[in-house]
Amino acid sequence: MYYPPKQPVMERKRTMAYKALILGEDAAGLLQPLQEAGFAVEAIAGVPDCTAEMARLEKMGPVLLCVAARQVEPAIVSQLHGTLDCELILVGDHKAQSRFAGLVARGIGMYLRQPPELKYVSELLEDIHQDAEAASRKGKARQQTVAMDQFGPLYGSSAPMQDMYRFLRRAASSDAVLCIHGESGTGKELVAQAVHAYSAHGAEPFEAINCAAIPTELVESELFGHEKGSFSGAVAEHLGIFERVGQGTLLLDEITEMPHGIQVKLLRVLESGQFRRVGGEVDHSYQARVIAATNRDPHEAVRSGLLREDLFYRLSQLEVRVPPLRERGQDIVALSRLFVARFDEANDRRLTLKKDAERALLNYHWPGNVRQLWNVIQKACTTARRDIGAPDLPLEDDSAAAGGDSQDSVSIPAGFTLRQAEEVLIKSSLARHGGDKQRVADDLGISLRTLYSRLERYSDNAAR
Ligand SMILES: Nc1ncnc2c1ncn2[C@@H]1O[C@H](COP(=O)(O)OP(=O)(O)OP(=O)(O)O)[C@@H](O)[C@H]1O
Repeated sequence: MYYPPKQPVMERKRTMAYKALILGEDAAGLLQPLQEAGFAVEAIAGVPDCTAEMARLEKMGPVLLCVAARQVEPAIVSQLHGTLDCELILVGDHKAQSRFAGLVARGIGMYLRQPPELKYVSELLEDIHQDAEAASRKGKARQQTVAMDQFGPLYGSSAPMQDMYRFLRRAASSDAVLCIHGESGTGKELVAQAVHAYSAHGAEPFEAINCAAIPTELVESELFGHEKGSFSGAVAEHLGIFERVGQGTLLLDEITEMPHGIQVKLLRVLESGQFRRVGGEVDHSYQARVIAATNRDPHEAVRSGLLREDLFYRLSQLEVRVPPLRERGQDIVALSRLFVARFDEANDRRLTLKKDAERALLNYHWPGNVRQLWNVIQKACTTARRDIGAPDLPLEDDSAAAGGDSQDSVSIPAGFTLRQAEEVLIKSSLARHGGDKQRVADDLGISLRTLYSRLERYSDNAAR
């Protein structure tokens, strides 16, 4: 008996129906959930004569096989499973279960006790349906569905982003030193990459150095290199980033965290166009374009004595503030869709954001900016089974990040791994301290270096 699929109850639109085969009366209870999940169902009441039916069944192509365990022999199920391209669900009581326990223990099919819990069955069928759709799409390229302005690696169409693109285009054509500032995770490194890409240095290397992540005693050598034997541990000659990058672009990230002694040396290098390796006696000219970045307000950093005023003036011949995500309006939604599309492409899924999710994303204040948005979307994509709704989004309580009473508490959802919990902890601490990494490191009892290596891992994951 053939039953066409009923109108699916899910919001997801079906483009084609997948087939399901019910064998035996005890499994007839699955008919309705199967139809509602979009399967075209064929039900065979009696035990099929496999040898006679097999050729026809094989022609059905991929099929979900639902078997009444009490009415069908394990040998027949085994033969059907071995021959058909199928997913297997067995339904029955505990007596029948013992006959199939060995088969199921080997990972063949799934056993649902009778009567199966319909809510669970519907969800399971939906998952199976989605997997089948994904399998049928395999190899077909996912359409890029996100329409957004793009400048180099930067995406966004909001007015503040478009203003920034215009400025960056001009900055790219000049060789003046550019100082980029903005909150953590706003995309400062991408801004530097964009300027590099549009500049005359674009065909040369781009290298970034994080001044806060290098032990003080090594900063100078990392920047300018060292001669063999210039200090204990200098067992070989080492090229610094100024030399390695050649005619490319050099990003000095977290410039305000650079030790003062090195700030003096850097100023001299920028003014003279020449540097000297540690332990060296020869001056080398450099041709790289220099860009500096910080997630502090550089004017404030000068006032508080973190950044030398003379160096700041040299570094900020051009200055750009990267807008925080909360100032970018609809870009939040468009970026979210872009990130969902990237996740889909990497994982061969097809998720969409529901309207309530988009509203929640728009209303959130994004203390961790685009990096946080990526993490939120990535987690939601990983855990959502169908489309992503507001409850799927791991957004921290508004009051927590906005400075309410609950600021001191962080909620870690059940099921999070230790790594994910660590990430939540670090990010909430960053939000609490307005991106001040030293305070975060102090707060969490870890070194700045460890903090940076964690943040780097999160941003690597984001870029993947
Ligand atoms: N406009 C954008 N379009 C697409 N992706 C973006 C955009 N801005 C940032 N990202 C992504 O967000 C993440 C953080 O960006 P990035 O590392 O450039 O931020 P940052 O401001 O330099 O962070 P930090 O202050 O911690 O150094 C990266 O994965 C980056 O690819």
